Amino acid sequence: MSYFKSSISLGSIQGGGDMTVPGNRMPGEIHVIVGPMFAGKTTALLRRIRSEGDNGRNVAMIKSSKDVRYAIDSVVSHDGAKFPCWALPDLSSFRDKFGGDAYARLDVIGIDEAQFFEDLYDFCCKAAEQDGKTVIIAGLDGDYMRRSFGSVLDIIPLADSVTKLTARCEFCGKRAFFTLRKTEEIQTELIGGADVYMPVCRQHYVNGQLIMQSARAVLLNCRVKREVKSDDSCLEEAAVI
Ligand SMILES: Nc1ncnc2c1ncn2[C@@H]1O[C@H](COP(=O)(O)OP(=O)(O)O)[C@@H](O)[C@H]1O
Ligand SMILES: Cc1cn([C@H]2C[C@H](O)[C@@H](COP(=O)(O)O)O2)c(=O)[nH]c1=O
Repeated sequence: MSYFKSSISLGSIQGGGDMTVPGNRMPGEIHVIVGPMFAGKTTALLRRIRSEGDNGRNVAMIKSSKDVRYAIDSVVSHDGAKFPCWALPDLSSFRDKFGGDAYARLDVIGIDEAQFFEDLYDFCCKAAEQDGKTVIIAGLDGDYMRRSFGSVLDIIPLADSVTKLTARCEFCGKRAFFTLRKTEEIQTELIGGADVYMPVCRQHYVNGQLIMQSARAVLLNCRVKREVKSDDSCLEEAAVI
């Protein structure tokens, strides 16, 4: 049998050593808020960020620059509640844009639409564990097909707390866990609100998906037929010339 010889003394792990993060800050925290669209994720994030600010902590809010539905430089809930934010294509650019000194003084970072940030995991690790920040993240856990969306689920193992919110099913009023897409588009990322999506319970997700998938198949078939037809007419035209 072999033993792994560690050079780290147990004292430093059990509390005898300096347990602060580099730069002598206490380690931060990571809190995650997930759920379908219209569940109140942004509302909950705004409430938590405002309350941190009211308690005298320095706060900053970030959202994805992909989603500028209601405003360019504010996080806005579906009810219209607002908070100024940095709209960024990625999280790694935040520190430079915010400024090194201002970043050092920052206590709490809110991130909305977290599903759109590819570098979510690395940013949260560094912000909480090296820089001592409290990071509060709101995002979709699943897309309209109920597939894991972006890196939101990857940060669950890093989190201090995870809150899964629910909306109300638009068909029956029961708790809604899922987001149904009402249009024919099939790409994962499609910015939109109530014009494109609705919150639904399990039963109405299953029924709704069946209907939407048949509708998408019919539309695709029509499009293919139309394209073949226009190709034919092009060929006919070419033959005439
Ligand atoms: N089907 C719906 N269409 C439009 N607005 C809705 C719908 N269901 C709920 N809402 C409103 O949206 C609010 C939640 O907004 P928000 O916090 O932005 O949610 P999320 O960030 O989870 O999408 C609810 O309090 C409610 O007033
Ligand atoms: C389900 C689903 C959603 N999106 C987009 C639509 C919205 O722009 C955001 C979610 O906003 P909310 O604050 O949670 O209401 O994400 C998408 O691109 N793809 C999807 O499958």
